[in-house]
Amino acid sequence: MTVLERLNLDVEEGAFCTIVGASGCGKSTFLRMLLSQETPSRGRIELDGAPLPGEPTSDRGIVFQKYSVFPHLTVEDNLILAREFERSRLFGRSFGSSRKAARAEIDDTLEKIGLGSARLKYPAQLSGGMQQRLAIAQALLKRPKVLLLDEPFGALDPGIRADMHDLLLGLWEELQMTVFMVTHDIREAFKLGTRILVFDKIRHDPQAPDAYGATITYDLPLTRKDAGPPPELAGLAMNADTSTGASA
Ligand SMILES: Nc1ncnc2c1ncn2[C@@H]1O[C@H](COP(=O)(O)OP(=O)(O)OP(=O)(O)O)[C@@H](O)[C@H]1O
Repeated sequence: MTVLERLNLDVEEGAFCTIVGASGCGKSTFLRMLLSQETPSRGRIELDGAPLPGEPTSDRGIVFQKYSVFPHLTVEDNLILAREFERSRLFGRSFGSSRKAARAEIDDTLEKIGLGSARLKYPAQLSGGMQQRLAIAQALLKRPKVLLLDEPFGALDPGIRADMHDLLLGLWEELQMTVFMVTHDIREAFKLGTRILVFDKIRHDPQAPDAYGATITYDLPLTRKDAGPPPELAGLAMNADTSTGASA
């Protein structure tokens, strides 16, 4: 089965790419390829001019719509564990190596993410927005150059979403990450992105529905923050909204 085909793009460091497209057209697969959880059957992906490592590494962090944190650990302990796990993966054994350094880094991350007052709470005591903050904090502890977000705010109320947008844009500016974010919300895509990638399947063979994959049909720079889609993409906005309904 071909999920994606003929992708050819060059993303500048520090870009905020938003990704939209119909349900099932391969957006999550694209993120998984950027994370090295999936390997393209043809072609190559490079990061800073070198082939992408064959497995997920700390230069890339990911946040999903629903993130499974350890329910029996507090916010703080979830972060300590995530950090220790990351360090031990990178440097071999380092558990307990520098409690002080760990504490300072976690304090800093909790502060950045606005979870300082919830550090001793358990995930079940957190709102959806706070749980996603925790998920983002865990991804940030890797100090990723590339942050991958798969519908991270899809389950949140609109008011909370707006707060999360401010938080994310602040982190993106401060940490100078390159971001790829899948969303079903076209307004969110235009508000947050510096570039929008639209995935669509344009080649169809009725005899062999799986023969062709989706590709990037629009790849547009975005300059007007908070502006809606331009008139030529009004139809696209409708399609994207439709797909939201279909997948809900
Ligand atoms: N592990 C898997 N094994 C087999 N097929 C898969 C697997 N994961 C995804 N697919 C298929 O690959 C295609 C693309 O899936 P993907 O999840 O990337 O789409 P998507 O655009 O992210 O969808 P959505 O917007 O609904 O999340 C789908 O047809 C899906 O059925």
